[in-house]
Amino acid sequence: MILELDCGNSFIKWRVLAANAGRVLGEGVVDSNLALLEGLGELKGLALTFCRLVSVRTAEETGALTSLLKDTFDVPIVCAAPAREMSGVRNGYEEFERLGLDRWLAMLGGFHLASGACLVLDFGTAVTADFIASDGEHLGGFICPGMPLMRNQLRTHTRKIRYGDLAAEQALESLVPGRATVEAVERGCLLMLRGFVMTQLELARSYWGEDFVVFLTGGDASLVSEVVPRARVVPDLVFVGLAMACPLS
Ligand SMILES: Nc1ncnc2c1ncn2[C@@H]1O[C@H](COP(=O)(O)OP(=O)(O)O)[C@@H](O)[C@H]1O
Ligand SMILES: CC(C)(COP(=O)(O)O)[C@@H](O)C(=O)NCCC(=O)O
Ligand SMILES: [K+]
Repeated sequence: MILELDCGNSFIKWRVLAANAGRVLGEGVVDSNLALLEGLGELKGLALTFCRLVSVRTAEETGALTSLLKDTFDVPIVCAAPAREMSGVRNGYEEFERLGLDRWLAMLGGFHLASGACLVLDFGTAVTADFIASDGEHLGGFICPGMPLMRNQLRTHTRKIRYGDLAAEQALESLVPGRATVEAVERGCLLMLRGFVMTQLELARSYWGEDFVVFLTGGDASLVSEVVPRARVVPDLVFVGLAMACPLS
């Protein structure tokens, strides 16, 4: 069995695949290394043979996690590493090693699935957009705050914006102008996110006309999917790229 991990800034996404990298035997989203071990512990008949992971965390944090996994499961662990070029995609950063590895893997996965030009939008702690032309050239991308960062900035830098998670969730059931703080903030931030998405689509159209695929991924992708009906929502896009960057042998 293969353990796959995507360590983002807020959450670790994990899944366990059958040994031939086929069926998904278990998966989860956790907020700590300990919770990861707990989640894995609940899987019946767990017998890991290999682990591959991608992390945008510090080397110290990633090292602590890989040590923990080595001690617990004693399996080979491979971490995705930056590359100038892979699977037909050319990293567009001037310093290729500085491009977030989650972005890089989502790009590899997207270009592979699209077999052509694509726009990859990832909605996590941060929101990222990446443009890959039909010849595999990464034209670059954009980074802006995601929903969690936007709302937390308002909560921490104002004195009178305070509300709980449940109220936040309920506030997004409609997008009419808010009549309470929680509605005004949650809907305002969501509209900013959707505005960002529309701008990315316009830019992609200016490059490629209608001849491109849009991918939505990341924990908050569902918040914007209705403004891009043509988009492919692929929650495991980073894992698609991870399998390409870290094959079994
Ligand atoms: N099961 C889940 N657990 C936690 N967050 C989730 C879950 N499903 C969706 N989300 C949303 O996903 C967002 C985090 O996205 P994610 O892609 O995991 O971020 P990151 O990669 O930066 O850690 C949160 O703001 C939350 O709204
Ligand atoms: C942009 C990101 C913070 C996104 O992280 P996430 O929201 O998925 O946790 C991450 O890809 C990152 O740290 N990138 C390095 C900077 C860059 O890509 O230019
Ligand atoms: K991510």
